[in-house]
Amino acid sequence: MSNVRALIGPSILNSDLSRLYEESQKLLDNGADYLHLDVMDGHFVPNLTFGHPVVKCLRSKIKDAFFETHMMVSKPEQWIAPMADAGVNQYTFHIEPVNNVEDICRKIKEHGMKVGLAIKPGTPVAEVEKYVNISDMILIMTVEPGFGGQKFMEDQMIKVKHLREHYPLLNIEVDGGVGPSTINCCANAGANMIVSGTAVIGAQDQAATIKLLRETVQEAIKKL
Ligand SMILES: O=C(CO)[C@@H](O)[C@H](O)COP(=O)(O)O
Ligand SMILES: [Fe+2]
Repeated sequence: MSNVRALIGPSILNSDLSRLYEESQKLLDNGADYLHLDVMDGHFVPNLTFGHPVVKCLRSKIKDAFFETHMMVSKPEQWIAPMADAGVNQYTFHIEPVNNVEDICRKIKEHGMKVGLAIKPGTPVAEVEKYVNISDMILIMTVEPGFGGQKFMEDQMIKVKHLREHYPLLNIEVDGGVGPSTINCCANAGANMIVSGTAVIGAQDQAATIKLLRETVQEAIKKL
């Protein structure tokens, strides 16, 4: 795992979205490696958040940070061009509603973005494993997508372990219920990209929490 880096990407979902820029900048100032932006369409998941117009406004104020959009949408192909235009760096989409994953991966790359592939807790890891070679990152959801603040599903770690065992250099992200009390589990299983919403946003000391998450993953990477 020598080239796998511990990266912390806070989710701003449960922050005060009327202050999206200030909250995002604060996270970056406190050590976030990237921002995880949760896009929901009210169809793939029973919730709505924001889309490319909001991401574009955020990008106009934050020039440098790496933006990942977590696309919890039924038609990921529909938002590739607008998200690229909005300045997104990585387009992570769920494979469940998609017929031709390869086609969407190709279009994302053609638009100059990295590709992330996400699976829900009920989706077997084999379903996404077949696309490892055409993606930049695999996201193993550790809650049912749709809402922040849910309980971490430890039983999903078997998928992370499987991927880490077979793909030592793969970027593996976990998302949902991850914070200081669950990071050990994720790190020991082999996750290196950590999304954390409520635990970071609500922390008394954001910088210390982000640091703790990163150091826990760094330690695990050394052991693995
Ligand atoms: O994608 C999602 C939820 O669907 C996540 O990004 C969560 O929003 C992370 O928040 P916490 O579970 O850490 O509160
Ligand atoms: Fe997410």
